[in-house]
Amino acid sequence: MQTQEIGQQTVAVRLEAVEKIYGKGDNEVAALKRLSMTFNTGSFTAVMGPSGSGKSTFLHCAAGLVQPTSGKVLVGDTNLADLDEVRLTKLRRDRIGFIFQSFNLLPALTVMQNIVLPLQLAGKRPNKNQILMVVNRVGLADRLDHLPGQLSGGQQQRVAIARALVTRPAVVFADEPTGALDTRTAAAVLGLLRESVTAGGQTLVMVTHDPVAASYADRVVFLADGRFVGEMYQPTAEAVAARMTRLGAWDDENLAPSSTLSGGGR
Ligand SMILES: Nc1ncnc2c1ncn2[C@@H]1O[C@H](COP(=O)(O)OP(=O)(O)OP(=O)(O)O)[C@@H](O)[C@H]1O
Repeated sequence: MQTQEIGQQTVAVRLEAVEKIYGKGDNEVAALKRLSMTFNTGSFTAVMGPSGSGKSTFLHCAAGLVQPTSGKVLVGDTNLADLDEVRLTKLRRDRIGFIFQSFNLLPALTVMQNIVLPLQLAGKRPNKNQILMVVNRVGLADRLDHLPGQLSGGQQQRVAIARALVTRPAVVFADEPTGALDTRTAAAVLGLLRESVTAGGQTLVMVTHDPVAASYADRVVFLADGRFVGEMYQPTAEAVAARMTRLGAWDDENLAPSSTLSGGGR
């Protein structure tokens, strides 16, 4: 796939003035308000913001799962709006990986069958070496014949990560990938995601509420009320938590973030 170049960097995904309006008339909600953002190839970005700020809508628009009301989403040089449904499905299958908070594994399929499913759906013959590399990276070599129900939450999320990486997508989107995991398991999963960027050259965009999870990223972008309101490079959990507090992110719950601020990525 062609990519856009900015100096030495190539751009994996770009949003240009993306607007998403749900509903009509009195029920109209502007979830994204002309949001523009760029994600370079090989970068790891965390997306944060208060509840209702548009994080999930952003992720779904960027991944081609939801169509923006106006504006452009480019994956490499491809404007998603130029694709018909068949081509969009193919692009999503070939170029995009998605990791959900709830894993979304198929319960009747083994670990191996879940991992190779995207290749089969794409009509590609699984390359044994490529699969073994991904399986080893996520540490699941001795679990390949198990069913998801026989695995812990952290192991299930590692299967989901392997499934998202196996097609070597240009970009992997993760929606709260550690939201259902305990602190220690979350750290292992985040380390794995970090490594997929550092060693595997993937581009990763992750929505999270957790400043510790965000500290594994190269950059955190902050949304509020459907708009970009700031970013932070080389984030620490403490600095992210302070910024989120200033955005009023935890006013409703009157709570600090769920995980402790120790033991983060940075
Ligand atoms: N399908 C929908 N129909 C109508 N309104 C929606 C829909 N999805 C989201 N919204 C509204 O759009 C706004 C942004 O929602 P979104 O889920 O993107 O925010 P979020 O930052 O991911 O929130 P959270 O952190 O609570 O998951 C909210 O006001 C929400 O109520």
